[in-house]
Amino acid sequence: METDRFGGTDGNAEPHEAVCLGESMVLFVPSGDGPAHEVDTWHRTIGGAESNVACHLAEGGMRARWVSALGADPFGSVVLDRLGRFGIELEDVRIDRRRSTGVYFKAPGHTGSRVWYNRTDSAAAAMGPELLGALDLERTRLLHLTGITPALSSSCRELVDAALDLPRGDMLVSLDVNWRSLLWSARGAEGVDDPAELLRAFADRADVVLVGDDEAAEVWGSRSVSEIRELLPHPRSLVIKHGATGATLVEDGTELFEPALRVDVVEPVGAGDAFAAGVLASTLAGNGPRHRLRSGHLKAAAVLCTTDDVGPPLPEADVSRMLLADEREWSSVTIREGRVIG
Ligand SMILES: Nc1ncnc2c1ncn2[C@@H]1O[C@H](COP(=O)(O)OP(=O)(O)O)[C@@H](O)[C@H]1O
Ligand SMILES: O=C(O)C(=O)C[C@H](O)[C@H](O)COP(=O)(O)O
Repeated sequence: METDRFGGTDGNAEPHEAVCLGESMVLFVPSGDGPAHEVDTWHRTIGGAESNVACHLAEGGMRARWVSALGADPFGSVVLDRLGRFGIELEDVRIDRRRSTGVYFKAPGHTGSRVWYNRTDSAAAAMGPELLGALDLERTRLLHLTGITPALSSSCRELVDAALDLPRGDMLVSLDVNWRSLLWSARGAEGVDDPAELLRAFADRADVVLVGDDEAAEVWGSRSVSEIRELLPHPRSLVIKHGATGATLVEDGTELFEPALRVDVVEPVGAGDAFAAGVLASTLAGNGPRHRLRSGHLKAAAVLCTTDDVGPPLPEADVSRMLLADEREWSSVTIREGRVIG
């Protein structure tokens, strides 16, 4: 197994503890076809970028903790129940009796989905730096944040700022840029003059940054790897996603591009979180750049086959085979209905 300067351990060591911090919501997906306003039956599941990452990490055998806030309402119970079934540690979730659990809806599309939120003034929007008080940093190897949290409220911006100031020790802080224009134009972001610069400055303080070249172009007007590197000079690792094409890992002044898998896409939302979880788990396990990117692509491919934000992973034997596959085999298979074909 390749090892790297993150000082990871081999697969037999104690699982690492990851802390994922951010809002999770109840998610409704139409059960039938047709425009969302005409659908009477909805499938209820949950979603939220950071808890999606926690689900994937826990499913892969890591100890994962989710830190957030929920309303004292049935939807809060749904979120707790679902995350609990993944084995995620939930002791640091605050139950807020004055506020509600956020809700989001998505109307699936193969190339893109429409999403709507009902989360203004949610329990999670009231989170602040006080949530960090309970964290046991000694046990934490990874703190995962996203650019969604600072869009929720001024107290959430303080929370992310404080999280990026925590003493790191051996802990890595990762940040997925996750630009959400809907949120940055909503009430929670009032008072922020330049969301793009705020997000850039937050990202630049993380150790590992994940960003799509499409979102970098939208937020910062920079799409190429070299432009993004210039914008974010400080993180140890930059993971730049090129959608269906592949992803580039920039680290130690070197770049590695790894193509994505060919996938029969059902619905794309959640693929970015799955990709992040694959990359981060592989990073903590001490693997080299190709393994990390492939782990991300494999996790993302499985989620692309479902309408849920988190779906079942690809069969373990297929994942092990594809991690070691040569370039020809890697580019010849298709991922369809959660299986590796070819
Ligand atoms: N059409 C696709 N075909 C194959 N893989 C894809 C496709 N779209 C996305 N992916 C995979 O999902 C990952 C995340 O994609 P991205 O578009 O950045 O997601 P998000 O916008 O949800 O953050 C990519 O790095 C890649 O591994
Ligand atoms: O938008 C939000 O605030 C959410 O957290 C809902 C979703 O669960 C994630 O957005 C999915 O993120 P991707 O994996 O990047 O598609």
